Amino acid sequence: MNTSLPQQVKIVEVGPRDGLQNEKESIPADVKIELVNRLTAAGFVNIEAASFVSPKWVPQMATSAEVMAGITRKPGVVYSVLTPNMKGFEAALAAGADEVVIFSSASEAFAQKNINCSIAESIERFRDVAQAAKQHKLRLRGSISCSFGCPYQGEVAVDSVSDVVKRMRDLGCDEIDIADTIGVGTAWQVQTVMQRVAQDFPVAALSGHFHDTYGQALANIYASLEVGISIFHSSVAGLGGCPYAKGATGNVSTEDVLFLMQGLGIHTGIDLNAVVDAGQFISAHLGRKAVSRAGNALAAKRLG
Ligand SMILES: CC(C)(COP(=O)([O-])OP(=O)([O-])OC[C@H]1O[C@@H](n2cnc3c(N)ncnc32)[C@H](O)[C@@H]1OP(=O)([O-])[O-])[C@@H](O)C(=O)NCCC(=O)NCCSC(=O)C[C@@](C)(O)CC(=O)[O-]
Repeated sequence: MNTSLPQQVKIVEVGPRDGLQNEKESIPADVKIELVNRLTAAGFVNIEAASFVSPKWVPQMATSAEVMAGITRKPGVVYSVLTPNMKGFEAALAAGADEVVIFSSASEAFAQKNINCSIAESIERFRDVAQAAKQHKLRLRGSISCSFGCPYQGEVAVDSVSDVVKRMRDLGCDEIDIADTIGVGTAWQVQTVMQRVAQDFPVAALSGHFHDTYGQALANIYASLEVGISIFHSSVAGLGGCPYAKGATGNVSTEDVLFLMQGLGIHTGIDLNAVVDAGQFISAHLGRKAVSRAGNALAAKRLG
């Protein structure tokens, strides 16, 4: 293995939330529950399971309380949920979430479309959520959309990403996600942004959240590894797309990321075969093929 890369990474499985939130047909809670249970059994320690946002904005996440109540919890696994405001936080608390995620953007235009307020207003709104999370000893994660480009304003300055990182740091975030919402980032840009924000926040607690719209996600993950990032988000079967970023496709597929890590000799603690099964399960439910090269290749290989 390349000893200059991290020897172990944390993979945050976001399929049940980021992956499914954009599906048009309502997915029964029991299917979502089985998906989370399969992912738990596959060995993930971090699963983004649900989202307590306005059901008027994201109808697919309306069953989040039912999902959280129905999953079989494994001790040590962190089940996280999105919380855009105190209403979301209270629901998250009642649901027994281990980690709450506040989410803003490095692009003003995207913040308005996604959460109906400016970046500065979102930070003010998150102040109470952050305080409540600390009070209840829940982990607090911050997510920054459009860190590499925005569907509404185009280019996003690295200063804007750095500015939101600092504001989220000051709110007390334990971890901060640098998200490529529309998958436009490329490897050199990713290294530039990651190196810059590593001056604002500990690199060990920064994550790369890459969508694969332009086929750059694995290259961007490798580029991030080279600059010391060791937390990555991915979605089983490559599920996903953001309801407020038209044309954005899914997150990088978990199966592809695990295959890459396996090849690099980087430890994840996750059973790739079990993830392939989970990917085939949810894809069968959705009535389409998984958007995962490695997942589909491994499933086909099994059939002989
Ligand atoms: C932030 C708001 C609520 C502002 O929405 P708003 O309309 O400005 O807020 P409001 O306070 O006026 O509330 C409107 C209605 O929603 C209700 N409401 C208000 N809050 C909640 C809540 N927490 N849970 C349930 N209901 C809620 C509230 O009670 C009210 O109901 P009404 O009185 O009209 O019946 C809205 O814009 C929203 O929910 N946005 C979320 C959009 C979203 O979930 N987007 C996708 C997730 S982000 C993402 O995918 C990116 C990420 C994280 O993956 C990283 C990346 O790749 O970029």
